[in-house]
Amino acid sequence: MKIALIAHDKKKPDMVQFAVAYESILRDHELYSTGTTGTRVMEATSLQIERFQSGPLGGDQQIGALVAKNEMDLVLFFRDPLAAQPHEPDITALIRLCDVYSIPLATNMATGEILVKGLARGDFEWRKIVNP
Ligand SMILES: O=C(CO)COP(=O)(O)O
Repeated sequence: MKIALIAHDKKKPDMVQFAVAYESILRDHELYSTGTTGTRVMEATSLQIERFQSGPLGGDQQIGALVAKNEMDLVLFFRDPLAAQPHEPDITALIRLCDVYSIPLATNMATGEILVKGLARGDFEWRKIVNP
């Protein structure tokens, strides 16, 4: 499965903790991230991640482009709901595209845990039928 890891600055500690906790599951998948999130996760784990631009510089849009091509199976996007982001339109666009293409999306760590456990259990096998 292709999985995107994205976290706003205040949520990066959550994402690092999450990636450490679920490294054994995540390592079996193709991982993508926005720039700084990917750097933080790679520093804390042995995961290999293809990093795109930082979010404010277009990283969310690059991940959105993969969603639009049906080349992303799961988006873990730990958002900061308490801070205005300069690239809010890009964030909204990515979330919208996940809904357009029915791509599972977690916007916080609690949902992320449920999805990643589902991933390990095989709940995402339908994606292989949709996108062989
Ligand atoms: O801003 C982001 C997502 O909207 C995240 O970008 P970084 O991972 O580069 O901090």
